[in-house]
Amino acid sequence: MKKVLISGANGLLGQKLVQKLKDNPNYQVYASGKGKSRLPEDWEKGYQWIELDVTDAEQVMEVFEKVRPDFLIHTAAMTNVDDCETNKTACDLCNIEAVRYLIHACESTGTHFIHLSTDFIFSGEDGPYDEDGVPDPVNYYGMTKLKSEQLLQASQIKWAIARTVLVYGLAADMSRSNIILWVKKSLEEGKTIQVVNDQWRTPTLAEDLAEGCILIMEKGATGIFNISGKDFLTPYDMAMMTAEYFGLDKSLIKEVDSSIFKQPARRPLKTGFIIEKAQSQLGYSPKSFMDGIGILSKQIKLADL
Ligand SMILES: NC(=O)C1=CN([C@@H]2O[C@H](COP(=O)(O)OP(=O)(O)OC[C@H]3O[C@@H](n4cnc5c(N)ncnc54)[C@H](OP(=O)(O)O)[C@@H]3O)[C@@H](O)[C@H]2O)C=CC1
Ligand SMILES: Cc1cn([C@H]2C[C@H](O)[C@@H](COP(=O)(O)OP(=O)(O)O[C@H]3O[C@@H](C)C(=O)[C@@H](O)[C@H]3O)O2)c(=O)[nH]c1=O
Repeated sequence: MKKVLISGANGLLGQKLVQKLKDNPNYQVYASGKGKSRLPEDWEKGYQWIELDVTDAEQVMEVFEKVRPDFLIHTAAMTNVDDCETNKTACDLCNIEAVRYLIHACESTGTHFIHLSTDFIFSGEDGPYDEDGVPDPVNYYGMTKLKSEQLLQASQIKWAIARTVLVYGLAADMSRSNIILWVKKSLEEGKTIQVVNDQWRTPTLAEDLAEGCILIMEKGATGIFNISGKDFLTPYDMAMMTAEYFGLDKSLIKEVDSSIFKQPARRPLKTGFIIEKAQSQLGYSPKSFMDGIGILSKQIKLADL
């Protein structure tokens, strides 16, 4: 049995990883997060919970010495892009320094580090991007994720980077929402929403992303992999498709361009990923966006939301 340590296991991706791995006889799962577990109680037999604040260098080392994981899947991060812009010190600590501590720990335990990164390392001027695109972030969050990638690339440990895009899904007690949940809730409440038509993304179902990370782990793969959805869409397209699927009022969706938003952090316009490398080397096979909405819809019904 291989030991896998998951950081940020209360987050959307973290929860999907625990869900997929908890009954896999090949892996012993150590789910970690800041504070207590918010994972569903009936999963408890399939993993061990460990409190781990990745910004605490000492705690990182203690946990690695205790667990001695074969793999780390590092999902924890400061993921609110506007908060990163306005609180750069906290963002540096969580998105860069923590990666430094984890690399150091992986060096001492021989752990394969699987890191999560983002389309926001790119300028958005020339997407969609393959793994060889030249990074040039337009906001602080993207800059910190790029620096974290560079730390890994300069290290001597075994590493892989899974880059992803606009993740959507449903998990317990979520700390951030996502486009489908936001559109569905707003339209159900009869609220008008302004949705941009000049950003392009390849939105990613959280289960697909988890599967991509697991494929990297199973194959012991190293290097950079684009792990995103396959449909190249604007948020306006995504909102309209969501309304269509759930039979909601599309007239509440107002098509706008990004210039009307006054957000602290600039967003790159055209990102999105070419995923051929992951498809051919890992056997990665993501769902279409429409199928992703269908999967989410079933989960929403089951959760009685
Ligand atoms: N969501 C997206 O659209 C995208 C995400 N990514 C990347 O994918 C990864 C996973 O994202 P996702 O699951 O969606 O994000 P979430 O925000 O859902 O999860 C991130 C988790 O990290 C935890 N965390 C934050 N700080 C610490 C800390 N100091 N120690 C331990 N845990 C901490 C959070 O804890 P708490 O729940 O308590 O706040 C949260 O559970 C991230 O690295 C992100 O940068 C990349 C592209 C797109
Ligand atoms: C809130 C809002 C968003 N949008 C659009 C813009 C944007 O592309 C999309 C999602 O907006 P958000 O502000 O929630 O998400 P945002 O912070 O842009 O999402 C990012 O998160 C980080 C963690 C990543 O790594 C990226 O891949 C990326 O997807 O929805 C609107 O059109 N209108 C709105 O009122």
